Amino acid sequence: MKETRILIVHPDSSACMLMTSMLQTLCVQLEEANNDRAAVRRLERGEVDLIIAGVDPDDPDALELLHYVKRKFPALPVVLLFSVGDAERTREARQRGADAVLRFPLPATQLRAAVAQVLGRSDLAPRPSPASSTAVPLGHGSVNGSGPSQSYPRSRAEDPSVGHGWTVVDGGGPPARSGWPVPQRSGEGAVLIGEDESLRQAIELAESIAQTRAPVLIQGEPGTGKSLVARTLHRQSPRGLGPFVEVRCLGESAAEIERTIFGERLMVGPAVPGEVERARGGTIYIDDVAALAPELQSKLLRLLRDGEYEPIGSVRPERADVRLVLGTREELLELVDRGGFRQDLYFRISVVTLKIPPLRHRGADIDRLAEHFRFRAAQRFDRPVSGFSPEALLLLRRYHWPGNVQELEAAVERAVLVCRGRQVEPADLGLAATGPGAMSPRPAVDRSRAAGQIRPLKEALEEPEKRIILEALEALGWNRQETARVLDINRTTLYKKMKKYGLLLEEPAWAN
Ligand SMILES: Nc1ncnc2c1ncn2[C@@H]1O[C@H](COP(=O)(O)OP(=O)(O)OP(=O)(O)O)[C@@H](O)[C@H]1O
Repeated sequence: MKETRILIVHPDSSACMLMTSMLQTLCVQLEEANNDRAAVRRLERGEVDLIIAGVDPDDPDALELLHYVKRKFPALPVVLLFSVGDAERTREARQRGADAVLRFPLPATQLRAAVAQVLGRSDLAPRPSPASSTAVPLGHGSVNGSGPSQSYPRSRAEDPSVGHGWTVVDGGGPPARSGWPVPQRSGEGAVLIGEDESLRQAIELAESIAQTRAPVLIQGEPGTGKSLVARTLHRQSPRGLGPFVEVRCLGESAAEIERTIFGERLMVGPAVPGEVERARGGTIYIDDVAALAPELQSKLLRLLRDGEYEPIGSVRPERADVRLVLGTREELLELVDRGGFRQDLYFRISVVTLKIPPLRHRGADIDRLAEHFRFRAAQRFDRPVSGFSPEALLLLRRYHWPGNVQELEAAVERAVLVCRGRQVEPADLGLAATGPGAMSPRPAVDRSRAAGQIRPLKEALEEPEKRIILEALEALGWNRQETARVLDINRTTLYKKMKKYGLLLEEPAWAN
């Protein structure tokens, strides 16, 4: 069957880009036009199956393109995206034949659902493995290879954890159901599995800013998958074909970290390139950023602000061409309060913060991940282990997982290796919790600690507000007037909120 072609029309190229990234996972070909005239020229060449046009309903010519299409190509469906709600204009657009009228910006899932509905294609599948696809960018391997070495199921169709539920697949597997495209990398792959709501929200946020150069902070306990998220974010970005370099700061001396990140140009001896140099054109992921010494925090701030740095021993600044992704297991804001982390640096890196939930809060994801790791290990070690006994599953669900996904992965791999039957039993898992009292729900909760982790409602509610503002700003090319209009607030309110959330970057080094 011929591939469906969708023409996206919007005067703002970043909005076009945003829509393209939202629809990239579908089995469709996407083209963009920045004005009605370009759209008409494209339509006259034929073979367009759907138009998605972003319009300002206040513009007197807003429905001109719709009018033209419905006159010349009556069967061609049109989805209109209004920048502001306007009931009367919506009615008029429907009367003139618009197949759907939505508000823009909107969640990727909603846009994809509308496309499938308007095309009458509930079968509209996410893009298959890009081995057979040309439209999806292909990622390159990690430069440093420091990430966990992984082998993946030969046949994903058989991996029971993959293919149902919300699954981001990266590295050649079944189609992803999230908004992220599915790049294929030969020899290496990484699968990000999860349906948990908070994880999904973090990934959706990542998805919405993947196309930009905005720095991203990934926060989560050890082993929650921060590095995997960083890698996936990189591959979905326009830099996905460039290198991905990972630097870990914990346990290293300040001098060693500085040399690793920024390199060395001493008077004698050969120059040693730093990871910023090696990541040129790609992404550098600096994990445990809280461990950076104050002087390195200043150097990082300069890199973010001016895009410049000086290798050790050099006084000549060098230009960097990297996207920065930072990882932390600590609450950086608390560190800022305690004077352990620069506030200005915090504000710069926390504009987009992805919070990765601990495994013990992810409910059924534990089963999915366990199944995935079991399947993978059974294939890798050629062991006939086909599942978990009900008792083993119960233990997996009840265990506290202080080491998160990393611990689960190791426990399941071990179990597959030592298991004598076809099913993993509790004892195979080697968890500390297999002793007396193993099945007790969870380690006693330290109430004062738990209370300390619960955030005040006002603060918790600020997070989605910041996200909505950021998404709107990104979608509208950081045009404050437009953004205020789309969000239906006045410019002063928008300004105040941007200030409050650290979104007022004078000259953002990363702005597109
Ligand atoms: N959602 C997930 N789906 C599949 N595998 C995952 C997921 N999250 C983490 N993993 C796997 O768990 C292991 C640990 O993940 P990762 O190294 O990304 O965690 P991390 O948070 O960066 O750890 P650390 O804090 O130690 O740096 C990796 O092998 C990774 O592939």
